[in-house]
Amino acid sequence: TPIPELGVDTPHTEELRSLLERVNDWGLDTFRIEDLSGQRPLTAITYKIFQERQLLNTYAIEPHTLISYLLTLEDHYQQVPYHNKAHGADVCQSMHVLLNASALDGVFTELEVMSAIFASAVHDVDHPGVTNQFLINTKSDLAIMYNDESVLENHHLAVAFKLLQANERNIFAHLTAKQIKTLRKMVIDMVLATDMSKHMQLLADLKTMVESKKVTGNNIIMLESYDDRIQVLQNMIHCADLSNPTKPLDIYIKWTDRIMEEFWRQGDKERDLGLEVSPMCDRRVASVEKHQVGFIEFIVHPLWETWADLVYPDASAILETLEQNRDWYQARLSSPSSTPGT
Ligand SMILES: O[C@@H](CN1CCOCC1)Cn1nccc1-c1ccc(OC(F)F)c(OC2CCCC2)c1
Ligand SMILES: [Zn+2]
Repeated sequence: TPIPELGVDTPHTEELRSLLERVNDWGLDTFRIEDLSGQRPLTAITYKIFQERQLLNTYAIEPHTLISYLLTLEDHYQQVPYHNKAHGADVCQSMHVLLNASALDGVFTELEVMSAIFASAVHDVDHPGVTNQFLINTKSDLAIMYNDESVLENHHLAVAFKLLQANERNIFAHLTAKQIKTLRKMVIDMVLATDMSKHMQLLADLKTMVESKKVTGNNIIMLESYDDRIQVLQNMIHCADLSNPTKPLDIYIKWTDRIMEEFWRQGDKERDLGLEVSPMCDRRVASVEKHQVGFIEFIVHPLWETWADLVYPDASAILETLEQNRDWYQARLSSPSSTPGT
């Protein structure tokens, strides 16, 4: 069967093609791509990025094989409000843009780039829409399987690599054993770094790297060791994962609506189970704006401010949008219009 031009079957080929032309831009509307691609945002975006970066040619990847892997991967993202295939597509596209920072020009090898794109596409596959803590508290099979340590992140990796075992989906069939070994280690290191419990350590190490930043003549970052290289890629996927507040406001608000619904459904489950309802998960105590301001102040802005230092001046416009979005939520906090009944 012939492969459709954009990898997905859709009557909106023209419009989808022109939207995908903007795959290198920050703020690409993943929701619009979801609608135009026949609910296949992850396949459409990842296929476009692999083509854009010539990865099919470089690694002799059969288009059929890539599409088959991506469609199956996408089908293994659960239909939960936030951690679904649209989030996977969004983080993959955000990672693709971050990799293009001019301060990182020529820094990463083709294999490292493919590892980063693959890691971001798979990073939340089969996410059940509840937190690690919930899985641990409810003594879930996953928590038992992974001994309470990065439970979700270990599961996402296991599912992603399991799907590669079918010949018709093995996109890495023509890589050498050494290349596969390197790719597998880097993908594992990147996806494990998306565990929020690693955030403080990751940020502390990034700050240390920024303080001792070494650049070439034309301001390109020099990364000698594997540890330095993977540390930058780990922070990059972490930034991509926490990029919602840095996007155009209308897109950011849609992600907020989705994460809150997912958190509130977890709270509903906790209430039904007689467990204590987790912070921010009680739909009856909604303070969405307050929590977003806190999320930006304590987690998102410190991370993005440090990233913007590392790749200065490449992420300056992104940091600007983040600060504008924070001010917008802050303003809604103080003004009476945000309090019910006014
Ligand atoms: O849960 C977050 C980390 N926690 C750590 C403990 O303190 C509270 C925040 C990060 N995380 N992890 C997975 C998804 C998300 C996550 C992603 C987009 C979020 O908001 C918006 F951008 F869409 C988001 O917002 C929550 C609800 C209000 C504040 C945080 C969360
Ligand atoms: Zn994620």
